[in-house]
Amino acid sequence: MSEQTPAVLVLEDGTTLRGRSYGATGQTLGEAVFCTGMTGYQETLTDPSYHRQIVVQTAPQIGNTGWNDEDDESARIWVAGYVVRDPARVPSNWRSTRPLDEALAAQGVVGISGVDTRALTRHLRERGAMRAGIFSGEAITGDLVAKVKASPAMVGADLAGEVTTKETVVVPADGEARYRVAALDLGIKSNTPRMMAARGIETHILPSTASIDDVLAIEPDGVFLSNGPGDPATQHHAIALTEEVLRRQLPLFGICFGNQILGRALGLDTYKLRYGHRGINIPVIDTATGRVAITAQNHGFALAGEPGTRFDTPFGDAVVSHYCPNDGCVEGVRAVDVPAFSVQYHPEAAAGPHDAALLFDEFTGLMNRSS
Ligand SMILES: NC(=O)CC[C@H](N)C(=O)O
Repeated sequence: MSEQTPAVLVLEDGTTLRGRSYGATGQTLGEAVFCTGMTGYQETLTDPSYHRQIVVQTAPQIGNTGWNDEDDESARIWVAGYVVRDPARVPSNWRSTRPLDEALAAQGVVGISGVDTRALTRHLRERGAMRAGIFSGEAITGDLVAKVKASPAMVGADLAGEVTTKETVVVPADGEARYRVAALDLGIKSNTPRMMAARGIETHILPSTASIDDVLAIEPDGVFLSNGPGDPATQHHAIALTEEVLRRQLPLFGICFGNQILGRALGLDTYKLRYGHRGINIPVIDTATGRVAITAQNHGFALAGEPGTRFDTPFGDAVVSHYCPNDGCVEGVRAVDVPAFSVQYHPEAAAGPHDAALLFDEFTGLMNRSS
C-alpha cells in the first residue's frame, strides 16, 4: 500500500492518534514504550528485549541512515510495532543497503508515521507504559480499544522461551581462547559475544532451558546471564540455575534481565517501573566510587533495593552497587562473598555510549582470580 495509507495508534486508555502506515500495513498489539536514543534505531529494532513492545522513538527524524547488513543485534526485528514522527524520505549512509521502512515491511513489522511522538511520550510518562495497537488500511475496523484491552499485559509475561536459541551456538574468541563462558540466552544481543571475544572469551550461548549439568558440561570459567524480554518474576528456571551457579562459586556476570535474575536469586524483589528507562544517555552512579557512567538502557522492570546498602543473602553478603540519579532506581548488584555481579544497563551497547565497556574486563578479572 502507499505511504498515504491511513494508520491509527490506539492506547488502552482510549487515546487515539492518527498517522500514516509505515513499514508493513495491518494490525499489531503490544506494550507502548518510548525510547530516547537519538541514534541506533537498527540496534533497538533488532534487540530481543523489545519483543512484544511497540516502540515510540522520541527523536523526530528516523531512518536517515537507512538499514545496513552489519548492525543487527539478532536475526530479526523483534519490536511488535514502530511509531515515528518524520521518516526519512531518502536514506543516506555509505553502509545502507535499503530504506528502514522497506526493512520493516519485509519483516512484516507494522508501524505508523506522522505521530506527534513528543505529546505521546509525555502522555506515557504521566500515565505509564500501557498496552497499545497500531491499525492501518483495512485493519482500521471494529472496536479498536477493545482489541487493545484483550491483548496480554507485560506483567507476568514469560517471553525468554520465545526469543532464545534452539541449540547451543559457540562464538570463538578473537585469537587464542583464554576463558570459556556459558551464556544463558534469554534474548542475547550479538554484541555481547563480540565484546567477550575481544577479551579472549569463547562464548557458548545456551538455550534458556539449559540445566546446571548443561552449564557444567562445557567446563566454563564463568557464567553469563543475558538481557531479555518480559517479566523477571516469571523466570523461575533461570533464577534456580543462578542459585546453583552461586552455590558453586563460579564467576557470574549479568546484564539487564540478567541483573534482575541475579538480584532475585540473591533474595531481592522486582517490580514494574511506571515507564522504564530506554535510551542511550542515562546516568548511573557506582556507590563504591561515586563515579558516574552515561549508559544505554532498555528496561521496564527493576530490582527493589536501597542503593549502597549491604544485605544478607543465602550466599553471604551482597550490596546494591549502582543506581540511577534520575529516579533512584537500582542499576546493579554485587555479591561480596561469591564472585558475582550484574548491571541493569548495557555495557555491550553497540550504538554507544561505551563508558561501561570495562565491566567485561571486570568479568575476565573475576575469572582470572578464580582459575
Ligand atoms: N533489556 C532487558 O534485558 C530488559 C529486561 C526486562 N524485560 C525489563 O523490561 O526490565
